[in-house]
Amino acid sequence: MEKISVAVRFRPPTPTPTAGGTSSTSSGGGGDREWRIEDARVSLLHGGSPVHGASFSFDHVFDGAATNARVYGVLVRPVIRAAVDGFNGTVFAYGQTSSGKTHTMSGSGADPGVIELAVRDLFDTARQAVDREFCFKVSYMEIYNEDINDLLTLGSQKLQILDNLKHEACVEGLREDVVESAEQTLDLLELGETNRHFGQSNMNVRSTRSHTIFRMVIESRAKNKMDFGDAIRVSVLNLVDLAGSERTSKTGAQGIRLEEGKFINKSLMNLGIVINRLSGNGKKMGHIPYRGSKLTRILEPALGGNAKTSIICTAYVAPILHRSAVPVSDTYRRVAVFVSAYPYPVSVQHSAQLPLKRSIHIDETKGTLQFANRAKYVSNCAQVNEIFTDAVLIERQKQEIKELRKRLQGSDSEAMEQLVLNQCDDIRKYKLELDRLTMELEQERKLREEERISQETLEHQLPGEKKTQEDLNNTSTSSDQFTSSIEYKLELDRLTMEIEQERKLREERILQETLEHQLSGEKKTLEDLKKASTSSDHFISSIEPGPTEEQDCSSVRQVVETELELLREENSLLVQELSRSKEEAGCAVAKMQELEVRCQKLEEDRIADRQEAEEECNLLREETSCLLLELNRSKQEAGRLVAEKQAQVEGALARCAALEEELSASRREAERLAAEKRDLATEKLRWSTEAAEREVDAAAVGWELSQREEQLARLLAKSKAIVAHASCMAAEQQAAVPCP
Ligand SMILES: Nc1ncnc2c1ncn2[C@@H]1O[C@H](COP(=O)(O)OP(=O)(O)OP(=O)(O)O)[C@@H](O)[C@H]1O
Repeated sequence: MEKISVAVRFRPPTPTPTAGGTSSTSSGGGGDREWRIEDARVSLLHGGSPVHGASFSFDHVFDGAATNARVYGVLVRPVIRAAVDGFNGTVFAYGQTSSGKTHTMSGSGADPGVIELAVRDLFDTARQAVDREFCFKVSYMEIYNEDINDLLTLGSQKLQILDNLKHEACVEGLREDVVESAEQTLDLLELGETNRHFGQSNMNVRSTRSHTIFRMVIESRAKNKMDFGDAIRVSVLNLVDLAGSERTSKTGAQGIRLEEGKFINKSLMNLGIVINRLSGNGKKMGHIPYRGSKLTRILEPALGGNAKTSIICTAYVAPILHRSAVPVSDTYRRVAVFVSAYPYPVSVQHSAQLPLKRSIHIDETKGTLQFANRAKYVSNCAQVNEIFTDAVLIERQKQEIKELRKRLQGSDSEAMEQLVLNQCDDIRKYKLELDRLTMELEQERKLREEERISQETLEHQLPGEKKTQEDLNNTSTSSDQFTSSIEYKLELDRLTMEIEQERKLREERILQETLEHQLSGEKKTLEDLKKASTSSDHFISSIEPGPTEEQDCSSVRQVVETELELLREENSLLVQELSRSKEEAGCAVAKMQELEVRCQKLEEDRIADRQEAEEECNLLREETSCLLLELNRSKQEAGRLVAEKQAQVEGALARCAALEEELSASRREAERLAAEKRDLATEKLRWSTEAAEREVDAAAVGWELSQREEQLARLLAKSKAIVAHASCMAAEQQAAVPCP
């Protein structure tokens, strides 16, 4: 999800004509409300202090000095680059009438607009993507009085919106031209411009009366199909110039302009509602009225859908240029709305025709800023649009299933299982160790018990020995003494044997205790025991028959006492050892329990993970089956469409054949008529030749006639002259005859 990028652009002040006919920049004096721009924040001040609820921050704020190229670079370029990568993109300009939307989108010769810059950038970027091949299509439409007109085809009006298979709005019958260069695209743009609806209002001499959408469809595929499968990326780029919101009181619209204004305001209001709902506005989204107007229906993907969108909100304020009394801070520039002293912005050449009204644009600017402020909270979810062939789809699904299998049985769970197995091994080892220690303890306990018993036996024997010694001291050398001395020796031999046994037992125990983890205390015990054994050896060697029996007795007593002492020490050491072993055993048990708990937890985690993965797998399986169903449905739909198209084609072919027949009949008729015509022409020619000949004849006859007439006239004149001459002669003759 990513937010829509929103920027506000303030247009510069318009030069207004002075009384002398020259132009000057008007001051914004007279009002006490003004806008302050501080970095990317715009705030309304009243009497110098900020107005509550009228402070807004945006991604970018452009002042009057910003060029279209700058606006393009900051706000539009990322959308264009993304469109080349397969993301849908939409850029639109929104704002009150005459605030500079068309200037931003279409620009001028000196400052090309966003559309031209985008077209050039699009082709440049595509050229740089050497590993892909591109196809660009262009269409250009306008929404005028809620009717959709194709700006590239004259007379193609009132087009209908239809839902395609993906339930996206598409305009039926809209001309879409494939273009190969920026120049070709811009030529089409220019063609469309000439068909746009413009009108004059008090606010703008060339006010756009419709919303226009310049659309480019960008299709691309990898040149090397092995790289990305044969998926085709198709993205749609909409560059939209909206008509401006307007107040009749300000625009002075009447008649047709008034009607247009109503449609414009209605569709902009619906756009505002859609943006408001999408922005959350502190409430749950609810129904989004995309179908409330054709504009929102066409722009649906750009508003909370699958597209990257940038909105340029144009506003109408003028910096205070002539108010020297107002200090201009270093950190911010102050701008004022067109206040009462500022006339409507009319271009100089048209100013004479338009009335110079006064107005305040605070409310309109505030409305635009509020719209922009809401729009910045709208989130879109743009993704690369790829079209896959069936083979690619199946391949991708196979890979997905493989990945899922991997996730189920693959490295992660293997590692986890290994860990669990290791820990189980550890536990088993600890258990064995514990058993061994318990056995050792048991043996130790038994040994102690035996030692205790032998000690007790020795202690019992000691008073008897003492008594014997006393008796030996008190009695003189006699045969009885000799006998008892032999008995004593025998007793000593028995004791020596016992001690020897004891030593061997201890040695065995020491051998058992030489485990790797035995502590230094145990070693010490071992040494002590070794010492004891050495003493026993001494003892054994010392109880060899000596020079005198008395000496023997005392030495035996000493040795026994030392031995007893050693045994006592050893006993206490062994008791200590026992308690330490118990402690160790306790620790081992605690550790084992802890490990068991960990192991159990890991096992639970593993089971949960497995369940989760299985659930995910099931979901994906369901999704896959849904997709397959969808695919089947699409195939059926495609089949139906193909059949329909085939039927249409057949119908068209039949019509074509009929038409061809008609055409050949017409041709024959035409030929017959032509032959007739030719005959008639020949006849006519013949007649005309005859007529000409007759005319020539007639002319000759006429000429002859006139010749004859002339001749006749001459003869007549001659005869008249003769008659006259004759009558003269007769008169003369009469006169010559004398009167009677
Ligand atoms: N940033 C700017 N720099 C220079 N001139 C500008 C700028 N913005 C607007 N103008 C000028 O202001 C006038 C009105 O601008 P424009 O026609 O673009 O407004 P509009 O918002 O499209 O209005 P309408 O909604 O009525 O069509 C134009 O003459 C335009 O050249």
